[in-house]
Amino acid sequence: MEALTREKNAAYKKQKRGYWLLVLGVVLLALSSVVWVYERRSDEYSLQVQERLRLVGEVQSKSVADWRRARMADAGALSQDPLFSKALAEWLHSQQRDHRQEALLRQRLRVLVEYDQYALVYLLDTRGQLLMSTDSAALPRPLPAQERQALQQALDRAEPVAVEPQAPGYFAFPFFGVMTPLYDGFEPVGVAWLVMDLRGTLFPLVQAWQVQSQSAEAVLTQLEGEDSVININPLPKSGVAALSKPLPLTRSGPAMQAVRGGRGIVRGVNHMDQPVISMVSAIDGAPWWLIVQIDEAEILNDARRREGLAFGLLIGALLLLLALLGGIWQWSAWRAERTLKRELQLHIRWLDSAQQAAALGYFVYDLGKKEFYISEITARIFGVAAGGWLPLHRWAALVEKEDRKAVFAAHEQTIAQRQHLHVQYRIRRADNGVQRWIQVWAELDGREGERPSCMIGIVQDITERKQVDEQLEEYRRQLENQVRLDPLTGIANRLALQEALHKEWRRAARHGQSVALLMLDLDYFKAYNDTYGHVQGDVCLCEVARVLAASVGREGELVARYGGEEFMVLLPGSTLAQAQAFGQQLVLAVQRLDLPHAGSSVPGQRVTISVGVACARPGGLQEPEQTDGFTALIERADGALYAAKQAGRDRCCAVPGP
Ligand SMILES: Nc1nc2c(ncn2[C@@H]2O[C@H](COP(=O)(O)OP(=O)(O)OP(=O)(O)O)[C@@H](O)[C@H]2O)c(=O)[nH]1
Repeated sequence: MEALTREKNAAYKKQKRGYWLLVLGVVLLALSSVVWVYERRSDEYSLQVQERLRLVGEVQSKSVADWRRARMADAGALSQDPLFSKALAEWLHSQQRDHRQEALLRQRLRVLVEYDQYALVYLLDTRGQLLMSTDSAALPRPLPAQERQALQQALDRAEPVAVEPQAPGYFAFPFFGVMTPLYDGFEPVGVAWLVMDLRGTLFPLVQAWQVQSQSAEAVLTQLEGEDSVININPLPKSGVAALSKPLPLTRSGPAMQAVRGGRGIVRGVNHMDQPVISMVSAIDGAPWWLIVQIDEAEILNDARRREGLAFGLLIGALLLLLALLGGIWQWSAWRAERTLKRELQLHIRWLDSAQQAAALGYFVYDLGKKEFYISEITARIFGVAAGGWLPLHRWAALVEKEDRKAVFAAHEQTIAQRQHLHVQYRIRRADNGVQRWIQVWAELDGREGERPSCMIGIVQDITERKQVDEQLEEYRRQLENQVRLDPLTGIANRLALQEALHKEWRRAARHGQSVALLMLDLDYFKAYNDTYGHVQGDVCLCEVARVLAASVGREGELVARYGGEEFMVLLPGSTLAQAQAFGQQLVLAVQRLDLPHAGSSVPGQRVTISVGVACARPGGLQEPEQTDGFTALIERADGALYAAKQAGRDRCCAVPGP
C-alpha cells in the first residue's frame, strides 16, 4: 500500500513536472514570437519614419527653393522697374541731388522693407559707394569682398546675384542678400542690396516640421571653404545657433554625404556623434542642402517603448492567463490528490481490517537484499516481535524442518520461472515454538521481460482450517467405510464384496492366478427366528460373522454379508481344493460356537452353516468377459451351496470349474 502511495505520488509529481515544462515551453514560444514580431515591428516603424522623413524633406526643400526663387524674382522685378531706375538716375544726375527725387527713392525703399519684408535695403552706386539706405542703416566699411564680388557679378550679368549667408555675418542677425542691378536704359546706375533677416522668413519654413521628437530637426547647410559646412538655421534641440562657426565635414556625417552627392535617405552620425537617419535634399538653384534628420536610437526607442508596452500588456495577459490556468490546475490537482489520499487511507483501513479479520498478512521479499519485509499481521503469525525487515535465515529457521526443502524449492522455482507461488507449510512460531500451518500466495513484481526486484505475497494462518480439513477427511473415510460395512455384523457388505471381487478378479487375471469364492448360508434360520425371535436371530448372525471374519487374514481375503443370512468369503489365489478345505474349516468353526438351534433338523440341533465353493481362473480383462466370469463364479458357488443343502446341510460342497 505504501508502494502504491509512492507510485501515485511519483505519478503526480511527474504530471506536475510535465505541466511546468509545458508552461515554460509556452512562455518561451510566446517570448520568441514577441521578439520576432518586435523586431519586425521595429523595422516597419523605422521604414515608416524614413518615409515621413522623405516626405518632410521633399516638402521643405521645395518650400525653401520656392522661397529663394521668390526672393530672386522680387529682386528681378526691382531690377526691371524702369521708374525706380529712372528716378535713381535722375537723382544722381541732378546737381543738388533733388530732394523730391530722393524722397521718392526713400519711399520706394520703405515699401520694399515693409511689403517685401526686407530687413535692410542699401542703394549703392556701381562702385559700391553707399547712396542711401533704409532707416539710415550704416554700410559696413569697407564693403566686404563677397558683397563686392556679388555687386560686380550683378552688374556684369545684368541680373540679381545672391549673397549667401555668412558666418560670422556683418549684421546682428543671420541674413540673405541679393545684389540687384539697376539700369537706366542700358546704363547701370546703381545696385540695390536687398538684405533679408532669415529668422522670420526662411527659418520658419525650415523649422515648420512639428513632431514630438527629442531629436528630429531640419537644417539648411552650405559649404564653407573646402572641408567644412555651416548650418544656416539654428538647431535648438542640439543647441546650435544659426550660422554657427563652420563645422568640419566628417566622413560619415550626412553633410558629407550631401556634399558628395548623396540624396534621399542616408544613415550616418551627426556632429554630436549620434547615429541619425537623414533625408538629404539639394535646394534647387542654391548652394544649399536641406538635411532632415532624426536620432535613430530615438526612433527605435520610441517604437520599442510603444511596442514594448503593447507586447508587455500582451505578455502580462498571457502570463496572467497561464498563472490562472496553473492555479486552477493546481487547485484541481490538490483536490484530486486529497480525494485520492482519503480514498487510499480508507482502503488501507479496510485492507487492514480485512487482513486482521482473515488473519492475512503480507510480505515483500527483496531478491537483492535477500530479506523479507513483513507486515504486523505476518509478524503476529510468525510470532516475531514486530513487522519490518526479517533476514532470510531467520525466516528459514522458522519453517518446520520437514517442509523446509520443499518450500525452498517452491520459492526458487517461482523466481526462476516467474510463476505464482502457492504453498502451504508448517512453521514453528518464534515466540512459543507452537507449530502452525500457513498458506502463502505470492508473485514477482515487474513486467514481462523485466528483471524482477521483489516477490510480493500474502500469508494466512490456516492451522484451524487444516484441523477441520483433517477432521473432515477422517469423517469422509469413516463414511466411506460405513458405506461398505454391514451395519448389523460390522463386516463388509455386498458393495465391498463386489468391489473386492472386481479388483481381485483383475489382479488374478494379470497374474494368471485363480479366485475362489465361498457362499455360506445358516441352516434353518427361518426356524431359528421363529424359535428365538428376530433379535436373537440378529445376535446369531453377528456371532457367525465374527467367527467367519476371524478365520480370514491373508491379503485380499474378505468375508462379506451377502444378504439376509447369506455370507461370502473371497479367497484370491486359492485353488478349489484349498478353498473347499477352508470351507470345511468354517463349517467346523461355526459348529464350535455351539449355539443351540431347537428348530434345526441337523443332528445335535446346533447352529450350523452350509458352504458352496467355486473356483475360477479369470480369462480376459475386458468387459463384459470379466463380469460374465465372476457372475458365473457366484452362480457356481450358489450351485455348490444348493448341493450342500441338498446333501443334508452342515457341510461344504465344491463345484469343479467348467
Ligand atoms: N433375525 C434375522 N433374520 C433374518 C435376517 N435376514 C434374513 N432372515 C431370515 O432368514 C430366514 C431365511 O429362511 P429361508 O430362506 O427360508 O431358509 P432357511 O429357513 O434358513 O432354510 P435353509 O436355508 O433351507 O436351511 C428368513 O426367515 C428371514 O426372515 C436378519 O437380518 N435377521
